[in-house]
Amino acid sequence: MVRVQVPATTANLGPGFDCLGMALKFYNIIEMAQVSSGLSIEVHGEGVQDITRDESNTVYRAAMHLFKQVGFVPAGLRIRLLNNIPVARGLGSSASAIVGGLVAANVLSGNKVSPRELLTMASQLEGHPDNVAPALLGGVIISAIVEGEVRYVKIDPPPGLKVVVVIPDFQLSTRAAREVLPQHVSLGDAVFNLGRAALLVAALQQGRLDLLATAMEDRLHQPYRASLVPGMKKVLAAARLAGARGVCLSGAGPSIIALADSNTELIARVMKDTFRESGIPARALVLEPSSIGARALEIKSRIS
Ligand SMILES: Nc1ncnc2c1ncn2[C@@H]1O[C@H](COP(=O)(O)OP(=O)(O)OP(=O)(O)O)[C@@H](O)[C@H]1O
Ligand SMILES: N[C@@H](CCO)C(=O)O
Repeated sequence: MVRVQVPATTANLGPGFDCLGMALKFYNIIEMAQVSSGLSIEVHGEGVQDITRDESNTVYRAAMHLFKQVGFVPAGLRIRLLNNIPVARGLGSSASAIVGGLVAANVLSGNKVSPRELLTMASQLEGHPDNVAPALLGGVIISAIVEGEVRYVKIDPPPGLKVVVVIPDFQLSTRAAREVLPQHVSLGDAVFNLGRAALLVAALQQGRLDLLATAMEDRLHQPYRASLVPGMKKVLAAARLAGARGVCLSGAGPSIIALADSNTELIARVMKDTFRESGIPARALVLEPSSIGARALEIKSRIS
C-alpha cells in the first residue's frame, strides 16, 4: 500500500496565467493498494458528494495512465481518498488528484518514471502545468511547456509570508472558467501582464512585498471571470484596504487569496464579510506556502 500526501496549490498568482503556482500547507491524502481483483474507491472529507467512485475517477485515471506507460497491469486496485482540498474552488483539487494518482501508481509499479517525466505526464493530464508543478514539487514554480516537456524553476517564497484563502460556498469548474476567456488579447494587455509577472517573480525572490500590490494585477483572465464570481472586485479591494500586500483570484476561482505578512485574521474576516454582502457565504483559511510537494510513504503489507 502507498500513501501519498499532496498539497493544495494556488495558480496564476494574478498575472502568471497557466505558468505560475504556489503549493500551500493544506493537504489531500491518497492511499492506493493493489488487491486481487476489481476497483474500490472510498472518499472521505471534501467532495464526498461530487467525486466519482468508478473508472471515471481522476485519481484512478491518472494511475491507469502511468501503469499503461510502464506496462504494469494491476490485478485490482483499492483507493482511499482523504480530502481536505475543496473541489472546484480554485485550490488545485484536480491537480492533487492527478499528482496523487501518478505518484501512488509509480510507487506501486516500481518507481520507473522520473520526477521530470511525472511532471510532464501530470501537465498533459491537467492541460497546463501551473497547479501540478507545485503540487508535485512544492514552493513557487515558474513553468513553461517547451516541445511537449515542462521546463521550470522553483523558488522559495519570502519567509513569514502568509496566504489568506477565502473560499466561497459554490463551485466553479475550471472548464467553465476557461470558457469565458477570449482567444485573443491586445498587445497592451499582454505587455501589462508580462511586466507584472516578471516583477512578481523578482519580488517573491527578493522579499519585496512592497511590489506585490502591483505585481499581482492581471488583465488576461480575472476581468473576464469577475462575472462568474459575485463580489470578486469588492473582495479584492477590501483585502487591500485591510492590509493585504497583494490579492488575486486563486486559480480559475472562485476562491480569492491575499498575500500578507500581518493582520491576517482581519484580512480574512473582511474578505468573508464582503463576499457575504454580495450574497455569497464563504469560509477563510490562513495558510503558509509549502516548500515541499507530493510525498509518498510505502507501507509493505498484504491487504486481503
Ligand atoms: N480528491 C479528488 N479525487 C478525485 N477527483 C477529484 C478530486 N478533487 C477533484 N477531483 C476532480 O477534479 C474536478 C475539479 O477540477 P477543477 O479543475 O474544475 O477544479 P480545481 O482543480 O479545484 O480548481 P483549479 O484548477 O482552479 O485550482 C472534480 O470535478 C473532480 O472530477
Ligand atoms: N491557469 C488555470 C488554473 C486553473 O486550473 C486557469 O486559470 O484556468
